[in-house]
Amino acid sequence: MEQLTLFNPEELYEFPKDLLVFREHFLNREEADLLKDKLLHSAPWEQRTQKMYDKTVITPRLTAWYGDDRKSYDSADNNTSITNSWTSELLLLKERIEKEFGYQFNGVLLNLYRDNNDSVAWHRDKESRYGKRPVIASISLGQTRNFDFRKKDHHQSKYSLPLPHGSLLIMKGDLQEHWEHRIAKSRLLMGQRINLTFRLIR
Ligand SMILES: O=C(O)CCC(=O)C(=O)O
Ligand SMILES: [Fe+2]
Repeated sequence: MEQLTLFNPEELYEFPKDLLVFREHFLNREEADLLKDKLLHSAPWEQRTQKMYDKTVITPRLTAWYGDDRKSYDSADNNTSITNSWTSELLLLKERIEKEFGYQFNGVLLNLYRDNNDSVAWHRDKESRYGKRPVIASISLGQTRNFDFRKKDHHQSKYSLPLPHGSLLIMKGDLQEHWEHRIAKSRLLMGQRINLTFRLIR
């Protein structure tokens, strides 16, 4: 995890290194370019709404869900996504990650961050349908954005990991139990970024 940049160097020792696996060049440049182009132009992107306290707001990014037939993806706001059938590219990628790391997935959530104003707020991917200690494999394409972590009960423990084009980050163990993550908006102009999170839904 040499790539970690720290907000607070004194707390380096606290970072849960055993909860993350990072491969900066999991996909080579050509594979990453092809996949990004394909998804950008062919995924059925939709903009969803989410509840924020008592308001309904438009999610600041586009999403699409692919998965095994009967595994629909319900987000926290009871807003069910259409389950798209696996494309050959997504199925191959899923099988490649499964084979290399020995995990299993049955769906993938795609997020499209159109520019620096798109984001995902602090959250944990912790729901009963993910089971205990979910393993989530995250592939990033396009614009490098910082993936921020903070400890749920100690927000000053914060770390940030830039996720470049073609990188793979696996979140596992107790990560979703004790740590929140986000992609923050940025003041700097940013290009498009696609993120794929492979998940196992029970
Ligand atoms: O875009 C990312 O890297 C993370 C997305 C995410 O946290 C999620 O979809 O749950
Ligand atoms: Fe997440």
